[in-house]
Amino acid sequence: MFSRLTFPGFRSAERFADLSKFSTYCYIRDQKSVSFIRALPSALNRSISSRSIPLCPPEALSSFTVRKAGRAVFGNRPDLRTRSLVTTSKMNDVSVGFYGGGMMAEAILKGLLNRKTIAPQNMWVCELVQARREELAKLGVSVTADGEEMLSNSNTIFLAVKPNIVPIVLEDVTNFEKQNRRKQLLVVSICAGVDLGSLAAGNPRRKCIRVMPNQACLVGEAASSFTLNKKCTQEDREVVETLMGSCGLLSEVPEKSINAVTGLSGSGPAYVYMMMEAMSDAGVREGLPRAVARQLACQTVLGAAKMALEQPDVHLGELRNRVESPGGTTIAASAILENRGFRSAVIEAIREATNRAEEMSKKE
Ligand SMILES: NC(=O)C1=CN([C@@H]2O[C@H](COP(=O)(O)OP(=O)(O)OC[C@H]3O[C@@H](n4cnc5c(N)ncnc54)[C@H](O)[C@@H]3O)[C@@H](O)[C@H]2O)C=CC1
Ligand SMILES: O=C(O)[C@@H]1CCC=N1
Repeated sequence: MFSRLTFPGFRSAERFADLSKFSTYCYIRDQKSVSFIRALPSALNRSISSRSIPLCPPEALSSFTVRKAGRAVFGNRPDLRTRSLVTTSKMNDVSVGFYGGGMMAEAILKGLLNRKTIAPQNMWVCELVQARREELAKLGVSVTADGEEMLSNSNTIFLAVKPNIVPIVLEDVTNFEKQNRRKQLLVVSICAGVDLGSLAAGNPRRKCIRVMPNQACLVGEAASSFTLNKKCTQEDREVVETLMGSCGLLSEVPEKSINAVTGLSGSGPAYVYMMMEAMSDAGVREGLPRAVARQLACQTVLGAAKMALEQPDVHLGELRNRVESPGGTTIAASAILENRGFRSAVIEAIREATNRAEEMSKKE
């Protein structure tokens, strides 16, 4: 039992215990490392049993603090999920602005609104296309075609334009910073292949964060990673953790890994849709009604993903083997997939997407 564990931000350990009833996991970290605790009934007794802390040496515990998180998870157990404990009071001071009101901006906005992480009156979108502005205004957020208006009303600026537009909007940001020297913006880019160095163009003191989310922000099930530049503070990290944690799972990675994240999970929904489309077509070919085939394909992916996430210690190959009965139907199908190079096609596809993100970083 480790009663010295501290709970900043919670009025008392009991309060934490109360909140933890709603949570499967929360995470703890100190300055050097990140780990998890499982919010099990042991936490309800003001103390936490060592068995519920698989990744953390007991002697390090007294310096750990329980942190408040949205749905964020960190460290080497990105498979573990948290549900909302509390939002930080810091978030009351955060006003979010978006350059670009396209698909990804909408997905993130809806993720934030669904979780009530930021009130709609504290969100602004700068979008050039009027029809998109009208669509987003229905969410209750403020819309404008004027970058300066959005910048004046926000302190955390998401770049959600296509990568080739980034230099254009950064010029606006630089001009705004020159005219408003006392206001320091936090710039959060979700743009593929735009590195931290480019994000600081025009102002080497700019605080920049690179996030690679995916479209599942829309349903709070994104798989995202982020990296910070050296100007960012711990508070900035907490802001991005809270914002993007509201949209799904989140992990911090070094910048050199962001292009791989782009290739794997940023683009990933497209590969999975392709798989589901093929499964659905196959069902139709075998005589199933299309609606039934579609639902079976989608739910199969959802169920398999859920089982894999809930059993992080079981190798994915082992999970597959459990479906493959000896001499049965599945192994007959798996043999065809192996023969046609299914796995190597996926591996090469993700390499190609990663290379493309790297190319975009260098040339565009
Ligand atoms: N689509 C996806 O699944 C993912 C996209 N991303 C990144 O997100 C970024 C945005 O992608 P999408 O939302 O898919 O693109 P999108 O084309 O749907 O949205 C971009 C929006 O920016 C607007 N825009 C263009 N110039 C502008 C300007 N100067 N000021 C304000 N608005 C302007 C456009 O009118 C458009 O509505 C890209 O950089 C992409 O790399 C990242 C992860 C996943
Ligand atoms: O295809 C793209 O470039 C963007 C980035 C990740 C997903 N879509």
